[in-house]
Amino acid sequence: MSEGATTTANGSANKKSAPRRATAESMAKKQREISVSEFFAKNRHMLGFDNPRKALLTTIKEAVDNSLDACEEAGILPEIWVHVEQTGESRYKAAVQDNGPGILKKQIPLIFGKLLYGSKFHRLRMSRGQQGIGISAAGMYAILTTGKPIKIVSKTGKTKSAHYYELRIDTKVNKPEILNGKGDGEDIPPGEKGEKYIQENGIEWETHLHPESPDQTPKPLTHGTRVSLELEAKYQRGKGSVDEYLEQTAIANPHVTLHYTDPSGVQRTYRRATDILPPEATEIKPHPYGVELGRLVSMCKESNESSLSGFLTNSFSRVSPTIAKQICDKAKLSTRMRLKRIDRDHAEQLYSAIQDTKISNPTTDCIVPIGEEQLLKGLHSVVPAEFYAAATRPPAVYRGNPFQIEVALAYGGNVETQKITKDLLKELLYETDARTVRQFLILTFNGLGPDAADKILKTSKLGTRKSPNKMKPKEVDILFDAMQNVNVNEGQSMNVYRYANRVPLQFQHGDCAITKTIAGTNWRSYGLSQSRGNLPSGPVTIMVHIASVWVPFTNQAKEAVASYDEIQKEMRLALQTVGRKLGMFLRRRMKVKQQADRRSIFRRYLGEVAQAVSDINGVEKDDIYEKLLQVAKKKTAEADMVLDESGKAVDPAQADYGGGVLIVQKDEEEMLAEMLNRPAETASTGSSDDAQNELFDADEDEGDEE
Ligand SMILES: Nc1ncnc2c1ncn2[C@@H]1O[C@H](COP(=O)(O)OP(=O)(O)OP(=O)(O)O)[C@@H](O)[C@H]1O
Repeated sequence: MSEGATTTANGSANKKSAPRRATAESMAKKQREISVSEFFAKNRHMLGFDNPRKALLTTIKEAVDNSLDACEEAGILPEIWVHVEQTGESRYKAAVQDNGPGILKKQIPLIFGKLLYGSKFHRLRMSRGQQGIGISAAGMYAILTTGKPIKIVSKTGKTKSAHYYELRIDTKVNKPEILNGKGDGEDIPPGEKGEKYIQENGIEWETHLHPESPDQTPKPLTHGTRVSLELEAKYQRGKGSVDEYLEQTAIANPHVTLHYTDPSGVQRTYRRATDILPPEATEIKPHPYGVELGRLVSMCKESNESSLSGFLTNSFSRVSPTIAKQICDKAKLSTRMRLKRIDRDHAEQLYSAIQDTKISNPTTDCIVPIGEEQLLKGLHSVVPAEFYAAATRPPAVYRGNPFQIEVALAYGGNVETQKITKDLLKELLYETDARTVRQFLILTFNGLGPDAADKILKTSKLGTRKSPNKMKPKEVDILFDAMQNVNVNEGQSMNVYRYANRVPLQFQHGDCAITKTIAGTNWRSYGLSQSRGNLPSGPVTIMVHIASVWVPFTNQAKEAVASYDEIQKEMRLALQTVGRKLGMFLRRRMKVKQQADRRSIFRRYLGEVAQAVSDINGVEKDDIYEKLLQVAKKKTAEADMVLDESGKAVDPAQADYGGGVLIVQKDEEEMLAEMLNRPAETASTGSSDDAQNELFDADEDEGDEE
């Protein structure tokens, strides 16, 4: 028994009160304010810096998102340069430059050297950034891991000086520390003098815009911002990589020209597919239904309005003087009550009165969707496939916030494993962290599920435990051959691209409302095979976009969308719309295949039948053959069905998809050969028998909400 304990009659131990180790006074000495940057430096995973690979991606993402937001807000067609360069074994330099409006000199240190400083948090306007934390958090991570400052160059006009800053964030006080120009940054004069200064001081700055046509001389860049950071990082291609993020950004932002230089020095340019900027997103006031009690109290305190009625009508959307009166009546407060006198109890009365008053939904013209046409263009430019469908839902509202859902789908085409070269495969095997080849295949190639990986491994006979980094050249050859030749359509799981306000989301897919809604949709009625609650299988890529003035992310790293019922319902309806179109396409293809089968059987025997008939009645064999052929063609007319560019059957007798569809016509022979050689093609239209039966028997709209 330990010292200081006594035993009672019933044997239970009774501890003597232990000497107090700390007192309120001694604890008070340790209690102090925690700076927001200290907090996030310790909890960097909350901001997307949980490992070196993700840190590189998050840094680039924050900078590119800011560039796109700034350009669009200023009405400038964005051109962006991204440069990733290895500077040490686990160190990389990441630089992002844009042709945006630039940033005022006095604002630069605050934007890049102070957490929670930005222009977007306090307004309800659709933008990529929301919280005012992104780029300064990247700067803080850079300084914590390499000690190197964040470097910024920004220029606001042709005749204006550019400003060059080297900054670090002082985490103790969450304030910027300027390291160059004796604590005041450096000014770079416009014109030749400035160019010379940039060269002499080794400052990195793209000087010209990309020429729009090959013969045009490039225009000088007169405004923009470049941010450059050196951080502990890991560069790796495949799922969740910088490369993937940039490619997906190009899909959802067809108005952007993006130049990307990767660490091996390879340069890629995604040229803009349209010169039209998305319409300007308008700012709205909060809707009363979306404001919680605490927020209502602080809004009352912050408002400059004198009367309660003035506060309600001017601070919220959709509150007219009549609605304000109704709210006040229900709250038993006077419309003329001075706002300063509103206390917590009054606020509570107001809050419940708001919930009891019928207020129309907020205006939804503040949402700028990508649009079906651009979605189809974007997806087509990056995902080669045979069939594309897109659907943009009308705007809806969650918690008083307007939002809009869009979905695009691509079906068919080669799978990723068949698109890569042997050299790239070697590089990917060398770069990967995966412990086994099986893991490597699943982690690296989008949409390649465990079944497909097993199929490849079975064919290659490489064994499931092989380490990817230790493969011999001969084994790489075998793996490459298997990847090219194995039909993985069946084992492929749907490839999902998630977007929020045009930004690709690459992590936490399991927690995201988008993934959950796709998995909860019945894809079997649209011809895909799917086990309950999982993503469907097949060569399908799906893209889901939520546009909103405030996207409800599950965390500050903005990686997954929270599951609000209203949002999931809209997603389901959009998925069902493209699903129905896919079902129609697959059914038509199936018909074409069946008719092509029948025709080939007819053809096989027509010659012999024509000969036999000619022998009996003496009519010319060729004439009989031609006639029989015409009859066969008539009976199997579906096999000749041709679809126009928008996917409509050229034959008006065929049903219409109803728009939002793009079909890439395959060479007829190629299509027939593929269909005849690959009976498993029905697998891509639903590999299991169940799915197949459902496709043809069930009412396709069964279970649809609309
Ligand atoms: N390239 C740029 N050009 C012009 N302004 C910029 C640029 N980068 C950042 N800004 C300004 O700096 C502010 C802060 O950027 P930051 O990335 O820290 O947060 P945010 O984009 O507002 O929100 P989030 O934390 O969600 O990314 C932005 O709100 C914007 O006003």
